[in-house]
Amino acid sequence: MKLYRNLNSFDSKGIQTAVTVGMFDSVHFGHQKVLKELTNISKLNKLESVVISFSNSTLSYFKQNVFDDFLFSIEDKIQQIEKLGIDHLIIIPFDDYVATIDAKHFVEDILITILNAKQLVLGYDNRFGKGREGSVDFVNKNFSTKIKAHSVEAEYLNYSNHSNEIISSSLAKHYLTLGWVDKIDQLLGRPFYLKGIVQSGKKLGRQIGFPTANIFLSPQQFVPSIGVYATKVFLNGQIFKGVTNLGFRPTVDNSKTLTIETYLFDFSEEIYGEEIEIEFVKKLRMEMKFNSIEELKIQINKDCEQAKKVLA
Ligand SMILES: Cc1cc2nc3c(=O)[nH]c(=O)nc-3n(C[C@H](O)[C@H](O)[C@H](O)COP(=O)(O)O)c2cc1C
Ligand SMILES: Nc1ncnc2c1ncn2[C@@H]1O[C@H](COP(=O)(O)OP(=O)(O)O)[C@@H](O)[C@H]1O
Repeated sequence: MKLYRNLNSFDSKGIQTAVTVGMFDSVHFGHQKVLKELTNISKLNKLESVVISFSNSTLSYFKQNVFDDFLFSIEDKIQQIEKLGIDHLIIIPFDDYVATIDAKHFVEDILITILNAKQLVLGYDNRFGKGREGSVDFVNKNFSTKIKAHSVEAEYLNYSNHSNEIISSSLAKHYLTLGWVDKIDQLLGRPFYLKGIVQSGKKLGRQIGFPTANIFLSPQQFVPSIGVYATKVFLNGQIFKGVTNLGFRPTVDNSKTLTIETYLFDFSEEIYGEEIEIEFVKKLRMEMKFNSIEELKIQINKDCEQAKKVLA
């Protein structure tokens, strides 16, 4: 897959393309359906597949002091889109140009002139151009001799009580807010994870028998609800099992900043400065304020037992 950071670096000489446009944060099953349709249409029509996506959210562009609250990093988006066999990925900022170009010029200047697009694939609710004017109908009505546009139906959640629910990044965020990390796989086909560099803390962990690897994230990073989780940790290509506390540690310091700390089972190495990826498997309980460190230790022991069962 070829990656581009601006539209003008795309060279369509000698190629014709099929294109889709979207934010694609989390590349959930709905996004995957659109991207698979794009590769199918590309193959059938001997075209190269192109995805246009954005490095910041529309919300952060339109609203002041609102930051991106993506579920995953841009690097994650690139990896997931590459896995689906897309030929070209263009990631550009959602800026004044993107926000103000009207649908007609989007088709003429971007799709036809820059990308030499012959087919366009859009998700069921996907629009492009100023005021969201650009749609499948708009393209098929005004540009039928140049581009054929296809709409991809929504992907629904496939389990009993929620069968009418459309899969979306907002639904994934809602699940995480409820601590339902064990249900994320049904939306994305993979678990939720957080990645960071292990940094030193107050060194209290090892004194109480539970050294914890701490990572710090940008305040904009979307995180699951506060509490204790059974987790799997990826470190230098190896997988470890553990328990992660995500919270403010009311028993020891009631800190203002969120801490994400993981005790790894059967592990005793120094890993400050190393990158770890924490996969959230199941929420075990809420974070609580204990009357003493002794009580906290007893509870952490119980958490470990429970996590080992969940992760077995
Ligand atoms: C599995 C686990 C559960 C925890 N649960 C709580 C909790 O419910 N309440 C709390 O105040 N701190 C909780 N902690 C945080 C501990 O207070 C913290 O790990 C300890 O103070 C070590 O801090 P340090 O990494 O700065 O040395 C938990 C830690 C772990 C590993
Ligand atoms: N089983 C383990 N789980 C997590 N970290 C461990 C473990 N064994 C050793 N460590 C190391 O110890 C550090 C945590 O010790 P801790 O006393 O909690 O210090 P800190 O307050 O600096 O996090 C980790 O960052 C890691 O380098």
